[in-house]
Formats: sequence, C-alpha cells, structure tokens
Amino acid sequence: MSVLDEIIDGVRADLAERQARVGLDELKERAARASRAKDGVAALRGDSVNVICEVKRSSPSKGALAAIADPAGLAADYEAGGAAVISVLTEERRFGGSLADLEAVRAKVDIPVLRKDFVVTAYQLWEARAHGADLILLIVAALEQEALVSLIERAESIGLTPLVEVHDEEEAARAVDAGARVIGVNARNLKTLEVDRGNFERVAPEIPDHIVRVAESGVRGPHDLIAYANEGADAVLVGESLVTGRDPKTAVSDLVAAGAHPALRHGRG
Ligand SMILES: O=C(O)c1ccccc1NCC(=O)[C@H](O)[C@H](O)COP(=O)(O)O
Repeated sequence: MSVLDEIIDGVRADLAERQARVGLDELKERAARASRAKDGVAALRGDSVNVICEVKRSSPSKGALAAIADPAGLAADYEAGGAAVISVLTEERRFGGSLADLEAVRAKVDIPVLRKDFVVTAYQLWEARAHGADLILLIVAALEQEALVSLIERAESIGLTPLVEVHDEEEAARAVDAGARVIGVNARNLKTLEVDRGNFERVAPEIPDHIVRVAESGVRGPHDLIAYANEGADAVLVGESLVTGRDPKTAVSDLVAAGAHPALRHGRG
C-alpha cells in the first residue's frame, strides 16, 4: 500500500465520523450562509508569479515541522508578505490540520483560501465551502476519471475553484480532459514521497496556456521560484520552508519580490 493509499484510508475513516455527526443538508445550509467564494483563478493569474503559502504543521515525509499555535496569525503574516492565496491543510492524522484551522484563517485574511486535503467525495466540497474555503485541492492520483470530472463540476457549481494536482504527464492529460482551470504539478511523488524539482519542467508542457500552472513543493527560496517561473509556472505553492523559517512574512515578501521581477514577465498575463 502506498503512502497516499494509507492517508486516504485514514481520511475515509474520519470522514465517516463527520458524516455521522453533520448531515449534508446542514452543511449545505452552512455553505449558503458563508461569504461568497473569491475567484481563485483571478488570484493566481497575472503579470507576476503568485505565491500560495501553506499552513502546514507536520507531514508524512518530515514528521513535525512547526507547532503553529495561531494558524490565523501565520496566515495574516503570509498575507502581509504579499501571498496571493493561503493553503490550509485540514487533514488531521498526518498533517495535524483541521477544519477549525480553515475557519480561523478564513476569518482573518481577505485573500482566497485553499482547503488542502484528500478529497474523495462531494461532502468534503460542501464542508470546504461551509468553512469558508474558496479553492479546493483535487488529487488526480486519488480519483478515478469519472469521480474527478464530477468533483470538478460540483466544486465549480458551488463556487469553489478546483486546484487539480498531478505528478506526471498522464495525470496532466487527465486533468486537462476533466476541465481543470488550475493545475498544480507536484514535485513530490505522493506514493514514494520523493521530491524532484525537475518534474515541473517535464509535465508543464502538457498543460495548455489557458490553464493556470502551479508548481508545488520543494520551494526553498526565491531561486526555486525563479527556476519554476522560467519553466512556465504562474504560481508556486510553498509550505515547509515558510513554517520552519524564522520570519515567514519576510520569506514570503522575498518570494513575492522575485515573482514580480520584470525579467519573468514574458508571455504572462
Ligand atoms: O508533504 C508531504 O510529506 C506530503 C506527503 C504525502 C502527501 C502530500 C504531502 N504534502 C502535500 C504537499 O503537496 C505540500 O504540502 C505542498 O506542496 C507544499 O510543499 P513543501 O513546500 O515542500 O512543504
């Protein structure tokens, strides 16, 4: 069994408990009361290479990263540094996240918020919207094609922007066929946890220009952002280096400044 399969087994068990506690109708009512979803595509497109900053306490690959007693405060620092989107990991067992983190971050910042989890059913989309998310992660490796298409359609219909994550060319073709408007190429193989920053360069050419391309994982600082930008990234998603660094706000503003450099502007916007 791969790491991804193990994570999803745990996600399904936790999901069954939540579904027994909170019915879908109640979630839909909460979602209807939530503030209108912000446009994830608009936030990630533009002249600059945008930065998605992640609230990440721990990970299967590295174990504990940072306690993050105040996820909303960290998100506020990210926003002050110029982040375009905040990513909140809500998986509990391996990443130490929660829907409470998502809600706290949503209440604090004005920029769009991504619920980063392992989505296998539409119930989790409604949960995301009910807790204030604007974007939702959908991982191609975790979903049959029919389920992927249906989750993209459902997410869009309730106002969520799906960030569809792929790791190789075949998954990228599936994401494009499924109608994704934002595709993330993860340098991390979720089955082996190996990080290969060269992966984006191989996979990105499979993604047409009208789709927003996000380079995920392994960004240690501005030099990695610049490399991804030169390979066609519209945005980067950064977790570990921000939560383990001493000054997240400055680290984000350094990334944002690199992403706004005029030399990276060719063919963008
Ligand atoms: O981070 C992990 O170890 C991990 C393991 C299995 C599934 C997903 C995992 N991480 C999710 C992510 O893709 C990253 O949190 C995100 O791209 C940020 O990456 P990084 O900047 O390298 O923390």
